[in-house]
Amino acid sequence: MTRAVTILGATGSIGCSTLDVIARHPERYRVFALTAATNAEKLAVQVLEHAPDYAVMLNNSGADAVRCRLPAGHPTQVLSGEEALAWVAGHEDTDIVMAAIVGAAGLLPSLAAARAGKRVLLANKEALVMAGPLFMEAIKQGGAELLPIDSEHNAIFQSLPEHYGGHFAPYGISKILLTASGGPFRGWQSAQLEAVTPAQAVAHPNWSMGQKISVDSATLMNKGLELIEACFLFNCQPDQVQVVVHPQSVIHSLVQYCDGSVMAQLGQPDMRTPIAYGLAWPERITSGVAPLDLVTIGRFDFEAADEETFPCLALARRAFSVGGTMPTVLNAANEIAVEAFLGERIPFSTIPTLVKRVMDAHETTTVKSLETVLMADHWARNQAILLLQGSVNEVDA
Ligand SMILES: NC(=O)C1=CN([C@@H]2O[C@H](COP(=O)(O)OP(=O)(O)OC[C@H]3O[C@@H](n4cnc5c(N)ncnc54)[C@H](OP(=O)(O)O)[C@@H]3O)[C@@H](O)[C@H]2O)C=CC1
Ligand SMILES: CC(=O)[C@@H](O)[C@H](O)COP(=O)(O)O
Ligand SMILES: [Mn+2]
Repeated sequence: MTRAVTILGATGSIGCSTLDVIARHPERYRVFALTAATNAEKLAVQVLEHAPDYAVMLNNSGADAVRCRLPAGHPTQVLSGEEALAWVAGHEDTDIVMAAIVGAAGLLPSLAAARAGKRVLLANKEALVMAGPLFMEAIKQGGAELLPIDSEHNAIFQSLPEHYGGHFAPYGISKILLTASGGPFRGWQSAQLEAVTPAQAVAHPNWSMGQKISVDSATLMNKGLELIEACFLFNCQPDQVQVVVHPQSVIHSLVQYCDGSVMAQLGQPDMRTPIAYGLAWPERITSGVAPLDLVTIGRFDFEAADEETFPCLALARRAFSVGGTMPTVLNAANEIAVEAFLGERIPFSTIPTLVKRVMDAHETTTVKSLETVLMADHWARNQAILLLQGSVNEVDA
């Protein structure tokens, strides 16, 4: 049976990789909907190639820009707006939703897919970080299937027992080993980070990814977000997750058991592997990724993360431990900080400082509803912007 796939964030790095895998298996998958924010040109090319039922842009002018690139009578309906994003994600004619919008903007459509009981392929880690308990509850209540796409979490999923029920002890699990590349500035000292440029920060040593996640990898905030993501996905605590720097990015993460066994998933640093896994699970399909040649790779290295030089990892651990609205605040402040760094308005080293200042100012509340999360997100963004409107020195004080 052909399964209908919606790709939220189709024009991004994960979106394009997903379309690449789908195109290899026309007998299994067809594209139901493709969405984007601003890149009408790319979305139109994708629409012409994959002929989805729907294409959705964030606003009207974007939708018009897509429409005028399509020939008269083209069957794809072009919609716009946040409601339309959520509508296609929860549509009865879609079976699988790839959640690959970057940042908090992905929360509402991802939640719509969860509530509607879809197979949710979750790349958009920020949605889980900002609203973990709500998101996991929506998956449960909606009867959805949640498949982690983030490479580490996909590796952990593959290395856990088949019927893992959310508790370590019954399965003899001791801990999760979450691997990190260390990013482009691995081994650098704080003073060297002062003058780094956005171009240097987005040049990830192993992965080709969007700008925001690339900066997160450089600050180690990506590993902090992933630590929180692991705690929500696998129902564990931060002290059960050890971050291990592995510069080759070939071992995508591991699970350690009480008998001394360690299970791992290895592969080329290419997101088409976890994407193919999520699409086909529990079956396996080809992904276009070349086989691993261990002799060519030659060696695997490991080291501890430098949490002093890269304080974002500790900030994320603190946010999860405080709980409530604090992970929402961590995520929102980080999004503002990364945007400011990419726009060359703050130096790289101000990213963790700004996130910490916003967290320090936050009075945590229990997350009772989506509204609580959205209010905390809004508060943190405003707070970060206010701090940025003062001088950078004030942020750094
Ligand atoms: N890239 C990777 O290898 C990995 C990514 N992830 C996660 O997957 C997600 C996507 O990452 P990546 O593909 O790299 O990001 P990209 O920046 O490459 O793509 C982001 C996508 O989201 C769309 N988008 C941006 N803002 C909005 C918005 N406000 N509303 C609706 N759509 C929006 C963009 O549209 P447009 O192009 O029109 O701007 C684009 O399609 C992130 O959460 C990231 O952390 C996780 C693991 C690996
Ligand atoms: C591909 C992927 O999953 C990214 O999250 C990647 O892991 C980033 O690498 P580091 O954050 O380990 O540098
Ligand atoms: Mn990852």
